[in-house]
Amino acid sequence: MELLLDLHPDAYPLEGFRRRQLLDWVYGQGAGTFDAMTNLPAATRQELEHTYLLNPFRLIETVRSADGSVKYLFTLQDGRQMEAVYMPYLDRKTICVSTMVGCPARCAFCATGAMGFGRNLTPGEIVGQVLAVAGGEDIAPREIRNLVFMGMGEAMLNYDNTMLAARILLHPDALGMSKRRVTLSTVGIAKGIRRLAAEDDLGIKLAISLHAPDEETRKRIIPTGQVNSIEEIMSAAREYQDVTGRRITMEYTMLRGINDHLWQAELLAELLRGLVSHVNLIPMNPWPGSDFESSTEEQIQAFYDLLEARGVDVSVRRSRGRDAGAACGQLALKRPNAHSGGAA
Ligand SMILES: C[S@@+](CC[C@H](N)C(=O)[O-])C[C@H]1O[C@@H](n2cnc3c(N)ncnc32)[C@H](O)[C@@H]1O
Ligand code: SF4
Repeated sequence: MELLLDLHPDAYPLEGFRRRQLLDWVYGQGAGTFDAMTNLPAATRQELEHTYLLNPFRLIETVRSADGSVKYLFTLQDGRQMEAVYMPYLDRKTICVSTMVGCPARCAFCATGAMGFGRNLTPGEIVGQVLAVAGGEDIAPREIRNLVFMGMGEAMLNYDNTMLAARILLHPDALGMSKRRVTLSTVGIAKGIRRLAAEDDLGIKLAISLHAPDEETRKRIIPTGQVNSIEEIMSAAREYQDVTGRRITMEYTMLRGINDHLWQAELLAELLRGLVSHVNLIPMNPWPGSDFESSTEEQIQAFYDLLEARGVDVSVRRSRGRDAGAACGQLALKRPNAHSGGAA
């Protein structure tokens, strides 16, 4: 059965005010069933029920972190599992969504990479994470204003589905998110960066997970052949900036003794010269079985200081949700060491 959420809002099956009513039930109210859509005629509801699937997920578990992050674990229609993370701090209600089950990029420091690749998520399975999390938190889906494609998977390797999902997220009749509050993070797929630059009307923000300024180190931690060389990534990033004029975030996960040497900070500053960027240093989040550990606080500070002294715009990202296995790169953990909030 077709998933209703896979449709672009302009392609919804009803017309005129009935279409808007349906869209409002789905994205405004977060209705879980067609039956709940009481202002639609009963026959219409029945027809929708027979033609479309509304909710692609079964919620298996929510795990709440001491800092307020909540990890949602879902089972999909085909029995596969994936996760989304809700971060409701202050007035910035943010969701981190997955674009794949697992990931083919296999970054050595990422728990999702260690799972291997399951499959791409459909546009509706990506957008549906916002609706499911909003339902779980008892808020309206449109109250979630910030979204990052930073959960499981590499969005640029599931490009078309991710782009349709982004268009649904931004569409005023659907979730109506602001393009400035949606960020796509990529491990470095130059072709995808160029394609995104060409989707000028979309205007979402770009983050690149660089993690190393030298090819040898980067290959060691990101071994897959699907990812481009630093030179190719930087050339695509510069083209992206020329076309869009937008600042790019560079993510740099700090791995002890691997990419945290000061000569690498020096090289990174050089690499970024002329690019309007912001570097986010991310202490590595631990997971069982990982061969890596985070750089020490002192080393992160020294790396930060050097970048700052070279005029690089830099910050250290304090990870949220670590104790729930919900922080960056921890998704895939089935039984993290935190109390479970139970399943719906
Ligand atoms: C999980 S990835 C998903 C998005 C995309 N695939 C990417 O790599 O940018 C989101 C961010 O988490 C970072 N990350 C992965 N594993 C991590 C870990 N164990 N600790 C801290 N950050 C990690 C990635 O490098 C990336 O910047
Ligand atoms: S860091 Fe991103 S690209 Fe690398 S394995 Fe994890 S999800 Fe995939």
